[in-house]
Amino acid sequence: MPDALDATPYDALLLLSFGGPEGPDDVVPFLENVTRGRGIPKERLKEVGQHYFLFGGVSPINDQNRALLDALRKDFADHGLDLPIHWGNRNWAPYLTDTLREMAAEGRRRILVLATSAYASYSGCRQYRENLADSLAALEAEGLPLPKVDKLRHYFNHPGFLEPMVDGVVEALADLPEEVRDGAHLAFTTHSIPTASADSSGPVEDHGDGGAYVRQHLDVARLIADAVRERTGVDHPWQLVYQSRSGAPHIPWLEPDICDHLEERHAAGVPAVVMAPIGFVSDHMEVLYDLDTEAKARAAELGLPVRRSATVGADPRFAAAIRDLVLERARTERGQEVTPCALGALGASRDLCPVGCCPARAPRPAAAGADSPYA
Ligand SMILES: CC1=C(CCC(=O)O)c2cc3nc(cc4[nH]c(cc5[nH]c(cc1n2)c(C)c5CCC(=O)O)c(CCC(=O)O)c4C)C(CCC(=O)O)=C3C
Ligand SMILES: [Fe+2]
Repeated sequence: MPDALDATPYDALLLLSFGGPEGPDDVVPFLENVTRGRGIPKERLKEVGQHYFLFGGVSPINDQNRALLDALRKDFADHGLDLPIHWGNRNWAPYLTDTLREMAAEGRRRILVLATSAYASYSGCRQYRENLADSLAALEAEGLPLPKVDKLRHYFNHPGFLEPMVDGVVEALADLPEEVRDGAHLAFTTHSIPTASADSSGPVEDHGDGGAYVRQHLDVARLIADAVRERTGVDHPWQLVYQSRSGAPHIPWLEPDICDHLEERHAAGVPAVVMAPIGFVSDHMEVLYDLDTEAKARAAELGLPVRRSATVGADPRFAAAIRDLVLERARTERGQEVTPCALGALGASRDLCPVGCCPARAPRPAAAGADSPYA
């Protein structure tokens, strides 16, 4: 295939992430950036600030992104894919607007965005697209030529995202004491979001049954559990549970919480639990604090052996999956045939979020979707 490594029409890839503080002085301004206009109770903010201070005010997410950039650049170079990769964040330096400004100044005209969020939801997809629109508006106000920005489809069911997590769960099980290993349950965890946001996640035809957010996670959980059974020969019961709830207590969010789940499993006589954070692409603060610190402390109080399985991070299989997705999208944009790679029952997500996908509470412009004002 002579054109196999042709990224035309794209001239750059943009790694778009959440961002996180890099020291104690960054924590409060970072939290202000994240929660501006989001109605998070003050108490919750103080509490979350403490999670960061416990780790020296440093979020693991930035080093994770640097490692992912290295892995992507190595993979692209090893495979002869000549596509520069830039990095910008929504909530901390390097800020998205600054990165896009640099890219525009360097003459990038067609930018493909890789978001470090694998699933549909307002927080995990549209909010990234809103921030892209905000940054494009800022460039427009500066009189700069606007690049065309597209976003890669959701990769939750790509084998390059799933396989490292299967390895992680198998390794976590192997690390449990032998006498409790075969009886261990799997707790797949993801970020809790308001149930109203979950219900309206994804394209309109995907609404119902918890919307795309829950269904995509359930598909990933089932795929991993099936693969783990094949690898270990043991059928480990599993459940999708939630973590990192914020927001006001009277607003319903997805449940059960991982800590309540551990208590409930323990009371039911389950001898051990592996917590698999499938909702996070790499080790974020939610993984280090909510699972490795808080949930593990709860399990220790209970006397319940638990392990936390690895996130995908900079696994070379994930980097290869991104190359595959970039080439797939480039072919589609050139009008060529593609066979999208996706495991599970849901099939490949769309390239373009349709109008009304993952609606916001208060509608705002969002780029890189069918309702983008920057087509
Ligand atoms: C679905 C989802 C993902 C996964 C998809 C994705 O990865 O994008 C995610 C990721 C992340 N969330 C992060 C941090 C925070 N999220 C907050 C608040 C919120 N998150 C929400 C949802 C999600 N969040 C929601 C519905 C809120 C309530 C406020 C609102 O409606 O907007 C708050 C405010 C304090 C609090 O309330 O907890 C913080 C500090 C970090 C950085 C971590 C690090 O530093 O390593 C990352 C990767
Ligand atoms: Fe969050």
